[in-house]
Amino acid sequence: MFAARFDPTKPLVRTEEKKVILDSVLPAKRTNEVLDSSPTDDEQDGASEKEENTGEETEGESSTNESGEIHLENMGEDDMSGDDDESDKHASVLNRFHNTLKMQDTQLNEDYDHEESDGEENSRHDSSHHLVPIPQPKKVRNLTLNSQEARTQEMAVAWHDFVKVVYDPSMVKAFKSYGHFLDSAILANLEAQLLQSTFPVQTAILDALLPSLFFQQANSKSCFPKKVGDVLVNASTGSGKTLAYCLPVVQSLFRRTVNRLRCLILVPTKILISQVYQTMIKLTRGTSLIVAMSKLENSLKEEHKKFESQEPDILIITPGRLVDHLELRSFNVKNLKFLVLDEADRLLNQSFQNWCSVLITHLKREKPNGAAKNVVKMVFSATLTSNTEKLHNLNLNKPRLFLMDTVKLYHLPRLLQEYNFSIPSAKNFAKPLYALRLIISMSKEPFRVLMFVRSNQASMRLAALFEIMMQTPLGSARKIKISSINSNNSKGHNRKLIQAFASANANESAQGAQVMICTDLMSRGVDISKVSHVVNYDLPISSQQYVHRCGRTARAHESGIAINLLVGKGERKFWEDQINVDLSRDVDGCQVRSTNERDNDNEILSLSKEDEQVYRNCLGSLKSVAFTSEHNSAKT
Ligand SMILES: Nc1ncnc2c1ncn2[C@@H]1O[C@H](COP(=O)(O)OP(=O)(O)OP(=O)(O)O)[C@@H](O)[C@H]1O
Repeated sequence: MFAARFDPTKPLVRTEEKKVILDSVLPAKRTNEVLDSSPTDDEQDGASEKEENTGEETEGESSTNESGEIHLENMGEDDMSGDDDESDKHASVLNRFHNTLKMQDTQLNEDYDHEESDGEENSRHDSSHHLVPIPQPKKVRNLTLNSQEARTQEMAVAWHDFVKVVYDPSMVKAFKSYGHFLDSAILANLEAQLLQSTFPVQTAILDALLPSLFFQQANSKSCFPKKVGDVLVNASTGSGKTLAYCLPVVQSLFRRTVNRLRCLILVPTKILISQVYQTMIKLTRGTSLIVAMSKLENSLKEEHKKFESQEPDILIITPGRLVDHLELRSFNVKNLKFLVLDEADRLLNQSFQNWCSVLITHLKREKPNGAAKNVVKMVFSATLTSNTEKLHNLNLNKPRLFLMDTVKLYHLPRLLQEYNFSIPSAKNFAKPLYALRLIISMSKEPFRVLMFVRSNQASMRLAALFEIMMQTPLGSARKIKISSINSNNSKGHNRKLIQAFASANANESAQGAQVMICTDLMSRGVDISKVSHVVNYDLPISSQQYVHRCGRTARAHESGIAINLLVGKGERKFWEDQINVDLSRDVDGCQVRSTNERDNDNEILSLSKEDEQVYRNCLGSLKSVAFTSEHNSAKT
C-alpha cells in the first residue's frame, strides 16, 4: 500500500515557515494554469482569480504586476515577475490578502449555489423565475481565531447553551439488546442486512431516543415530539449517522394506521436522496410505511400529482424542492413528527430558497396550536455548524448535542491515514505527472481512488491528461481505469460513472485499479464502499471540505488513506493553519505522516530530461485535444 513508501518512524517535519499570508487559491490556480487554460466553472460563476488579487507572494510562488494580473514563475511559464516599488508593494500585499479572504467566502457560497442549482435544475424557481439564493450573511472571520486555543474556545462558546451528551468509541451494542424498544420486524430487517451491532453514535442516539419515544408516545400521542426534544449530532464521516436517525423514526411511525407525512428528511444533493432512500426502504421492508423520495429529474407537476394522490409517511427531499411543494400545497405538514437534517451545516449555511423560514412558517400555520416545536428535529453532520444563529432558526426545543469528546471542531475516523506529499513550487508544472506516479506507485493490489480537484474543467482536463500520459512511457503497464465526474457530462452519464465506480468489485475489474476524478459535489455523504484512497489533488478551501472529502474513505470502521498534494511552503502553511487546526484524531488512531526529501519522493519527483520532454508533449497534445473539442463543440 501507499504506506509502504513512507517511513512511518519519521516525525512530521515542520520547517520554520516564513510568515506567509497565503493565497489559498493561487496553487489551485497554478494547477489550473497547467490544466485549464479556460476559466473554470467556478471562475465563470464568480470572479475569476485573474481579476481577483491573491495572497502575498512567497519566493518562487507568483508575482502580480501593477495591473493585478497573476503571472506564474518557476512553472516553465514565462517569467513575468512584476517590479512594484517597495511602498506600493505593502499596500498591494495587504489589499491582496483582504481580497483573498473575501474571495474564499464568495467561492464557498458560489460552490454551494452552483451545486444547489445543479441539483435543483428542474425546480420551478430556478427554471421559471431564475431566483438566486438569498445572499448569506458574510462569515465573521476573526483572524485571532487562527490559533488552536481560540478555535477551541469558539466551539465551547458556540455550544454553551446545549446539553452535551459525550459518547465514546467503546459504545457498541448488539441491535438485539434493543428488543424491548425495537420491533422484531425492524430487528429482522437489520439482520437481513447483516448489521449485528451498533456503531457508537447509533448507540448514543438509540439509548437517548428509543426509551423516551416509547414512553412519551404511549402517554401523549399528539404532542410526544415536544416532550422528547431535539437532537444535534456531530459525528465523524462514515460513522453510521443515516441509520442513527432512520431507526428511531421507523420504530416510532411503523404502527401508524393512516399514511400521513410524518417525517421529512432533508439532504443537500440528489446523490444523497437515493442513498438515504435505500437505507429507509431496507429498514421498512414488511411494514406498511410509505417511503418516498423527490426525484429531481421528475417535473414538479408530476411529483405534485404523485404526492397528492398518495401522501408518503416519510419523504426524502432537497430543501429547494421542499419549498416548491409547500408552495404548491402538494402536501401539508400538520401531521409532521420528525424533521431530519442530514449534512445539516450545508443545509443551514445556504439559503436553498430560504427553506428554513418557509418550513417553520408552514409548521406554525398548519400544526395544531401552532407548535413548530412539536416536531422532533434531528440535526446531523460530520462538521456541524457551531453557528448558533443558524441553529436558532430551527426553533430548537430542549436540544441535546451528541459529540465525541474532542478538543477541536471535527473528528477524523480512527483508521484514516493521512499523508502530506510535498511538491517544491519549482516543480509544480509537473504536478499531474507526480499525481499519476503516486497512483501507479500506491499499490500493486487493486485500488479505488477518489481524486478531488477544484473545478469541473480541472476534472475533465486532468482525466484527459492522465489518459494521454498512460499511452506513453510515463504510464504504467497496469491498466488503470480513469473517469471524470464533471458538469460537461450529462447527469445520466455521471450517474453511470458513479455506479460503475461503486459497483465494480476492485478485484474483478481489470487489475482493479480505478481512479475517479471529481469535484466537491462527490465529497458530502456519498457512501461508496472500498474507496481505498482519497487524493486531494487541489487542496479544499476549508477544514469542513477536507473532513468530508477524506471521509469518502475509512468508512464503517474500515481503514483508508488520504493523500494531500501540497505545493510549496504556501500550501503546507495553508494545510497547517486553516485545515489541520480544526481536526482531532484518536490518540490510538492514525496520525498525519509527512514525506521528507529523503523518502522515495525523490523517485516520484525526479524528472529526467526525457521524461520532461514526453510530459511536455503530453501537455501539448492536451491543448490540441482541448482545442479540437472546443472547435467541434463550436461547430455543432
Ligand atoms: N451498525 C452498523 N454496522 C455495520 N455497518 C454499518 C452500521 N451502520 C452503518 N453502517 C454502514 O456504514 C457506512 C457509512 O454509513 P453512513 O453513510 O450512514 O455514514 P455517515 O456517518 O452518514 O457518513 P457521512 O458523514 O460521510 O455522511 C454505510 O455503508 C452503512 O451501511
